Formats: sequence, C-alpha cells, structure tokens
Amino acid sequence: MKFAAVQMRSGMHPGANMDALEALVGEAAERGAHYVLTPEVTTVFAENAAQLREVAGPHEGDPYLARAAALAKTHGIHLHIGSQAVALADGRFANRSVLFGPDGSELAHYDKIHLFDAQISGLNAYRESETYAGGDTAVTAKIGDLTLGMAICYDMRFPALFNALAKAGAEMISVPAAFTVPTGQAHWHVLLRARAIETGSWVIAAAQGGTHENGRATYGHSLIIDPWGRIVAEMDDDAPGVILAEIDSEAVREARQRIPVLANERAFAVPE
Ligand SMILES: O=C(O)CNC(=O)[C@H](CS)NC(=O)CCC(=O)C(=O)O
Repeated sequence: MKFAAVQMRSGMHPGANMDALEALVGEAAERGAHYVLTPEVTTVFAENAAQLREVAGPHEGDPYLARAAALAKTHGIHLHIGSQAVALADGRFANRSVLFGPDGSELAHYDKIHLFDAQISGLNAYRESETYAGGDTAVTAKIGDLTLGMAICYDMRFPALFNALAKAGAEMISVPAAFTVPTGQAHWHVLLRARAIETGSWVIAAAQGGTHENGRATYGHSLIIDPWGRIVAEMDDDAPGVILAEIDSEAVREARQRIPVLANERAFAVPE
C-alpha cells in the first residue's frame, strides 16, 4: 500500500487551509496514495488562544472535519488529519488527530499526550498547556491489514509512547508536526529515526514548513522512515508538497526478527 505525507504551510484561516489541503490530497491520491497524513494544526495554525477561540469549535459538527471526511470519500482513501484544535467543555482545546476511512466515516482519534511547554531559547518560550488539555490514552487503528499507532509532534521525544504503541501492535506510527526550526535542525531526523529503529516500525511524519501567517516558522522536512531506520522519502526543505512510499508489514517482521528489542525488553528495579 502507498502511504503519503503532505507538507503544508497552514495559516490562520481555515478556508484557505482547506483549499490547500484539497489540492495536496488530490495530488497524493492521483499518485496512488491509499493513506494520506497531514501535519499538526492542518486546518488552523492560530495566532494565539483568542484567535483560536474564534475559529475552533467542538468536534461534533465541526465543518472542517466534515470537509475532510468528504475529501476521503471523494478519493476513496484513508485521510488522517494530523491534528486540529477542537474545543472542549472546560474552555480548553484538545490537539486532536482524526482518521477518516475511504467511505468518509471517522475511524479513530487521538489527543496529543505530551504538551510542548519548553523554553528553547531566551526569547522563545512555548506554553502549549495554557491552551490545550493533554490526552491520556494511546490510540491504534487499522489501515487495511496494517496497524497504525498515533503520536503528535512533541510526543516524538517520549519513547515510552512509541514502545507502548508497538507493543499494542502498531507497525507504523504517524507523527504530524509543527516543529520549530532550531529544534528541527538539531533533533528532527535523529529522533524520528530512533523511534523507528527502537520499535521496528515505519514512521511517517507530516510537517508544517516555512514562515506562517501567524509569524511562526516551522522546520518542514516531512519524512517516511522504514523499520530499519532508513529514510525512504523526504521533503527537501519547507515548501508544501507530497511524499509517498510503499509500506508493508514484511519490513516490520524482518527488522524485528533481526533485532528483537520488543521481545528482549526486561523489567528492572531502579534506585529510589
Ligand atoms: O500551538 C499550536 O497552534 C500548534 N502546536 C504546535 O506548534 C506545537 C505546540 S506549541 N508544537 C510542537 O509541539 C513543537 C515541538 C518541537 O518543536 C520540539 O519538540 O522541538
């Protein structure tokens, strides 16, 4: 099966982002994709919490998710919206990944567990937990015979989640992202390759890239990595576009047979 990641440069206005999404998903489908992953905050990359509140509503009845469902059906593909903010009852948002099947039905969703509260330099502080509530449940879903495990962006720094997904049967792990440029330059490839190697899983990472309408800059470099840690497809830089790769469970079996880390894992005591 052919899997695709689309790279986007989402702005603050959902209508324009959905138009860009439609064109990119159309291109991926034309090139034979059975599954398409989009980046974190595909539908709205907001300026701040106040602007987000104006455009992001609850999951139920959300018009952009409805448009994504229709797009999946039009092309007869699995369409995985890497993430979109959905309003929760307590006034916060979930940073939610939503998977649609080829008939337009919603198959699964995952709420980002690890929130990006980090000071990456003197001026550059992120407090995702001020606006978002973190999820508390790992999620897998079936894409044909393959099992997909879901992560979002900053989650990639937490190997325990990937280990748990692989042990729950995941053969491929989706990582939609809106990575910062300095942390992308320093960590993006090595973190994602490590997550593939240590779980013997495919990793598909769809990235936001470039300078966005909200003023943020993101790293781009969407990737598809095989279970041996080889990069099989990569976007050159930060421009919007599509990458594809043929993904199978045979490569997963082979990698896990050569290096059976999941089977060899042991429990151990730690000092108090
Ligand atoms: O807030 C939004 O609107 C969209 N969300 C994001 O951009 C998120 C949270 S700020 N970005 C990351 O998790 C980047 C992580 C990262 O760059 C790293 O781990 O180095």
